[in-house]
Amino acid sequence: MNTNALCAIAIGSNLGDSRATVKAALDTLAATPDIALIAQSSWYQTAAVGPPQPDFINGCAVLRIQMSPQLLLETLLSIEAQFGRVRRERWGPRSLDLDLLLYDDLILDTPTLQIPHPRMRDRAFVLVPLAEIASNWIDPVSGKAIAELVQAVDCSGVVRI
Ligand SMILES: Nc1ncnc2c1ncn2[C@@H]1O[C@H](COP(=O)(O)OP(=O)(O)OP(=O)(O)O)[C@@H](O)[C@H]1O
Ligand SMILES: Nc1nc2c(c(=O)[nH]1)N=C(CO)CN2
Repeated sequence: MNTNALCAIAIGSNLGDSRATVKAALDTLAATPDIALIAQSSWYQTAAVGPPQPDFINGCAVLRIQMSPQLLLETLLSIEAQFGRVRRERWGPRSLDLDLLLYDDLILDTPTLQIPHPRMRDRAFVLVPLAEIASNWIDPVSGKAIAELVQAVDCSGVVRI
């Protein structure tokens, strides 16, 4: 197991005080043992993808971590729970969503964890902030850099705040 990995995560919220929540969640992550914050994107207001619901606040971060992908996922889920995440409908509103996007150049496909995140290539709300901080990172599934992937999506609903 690589115990010194670079990973990228996505942060989102559209319930409650979303701006405060995403910032506090990132502070919490950065203060976690075995996690170092390497880069963070700007925050964006983004039109919701999926069922009609309020706009999201989204951003991305690059972390250097000394933990397995599974342990990182557990850490992300526990921070979501800390910030009041209650799982209801799929793709519905949420106080905090933390997704693991990339972990070095690892490809992983298990029932509970898929890396790269399988829907990240379609999501302007992920690719726009990610391109700010990781434009040269190659998605190991498509073989394309984030800078190239972001050019293929409609970014009109993604506004920097
Ligand atoms: N790369 C990943 N990052 C985060 N969760 C993942 C990942 N791959 C698989 N999962 C699984 O997805 C489960 C459900 O995630 P979640 O409820 O956040 O989905 P969602 O946000 O509604 O939809 P989406 O996955 O499209 O963002 C998690 O409990 C986790 O086991
Ligand atoms: N704009 C936007 N839309 C979404 C988001 C999100 O973070 N931002 N997350 C979803 C489920 O993960 C579904 N739809």
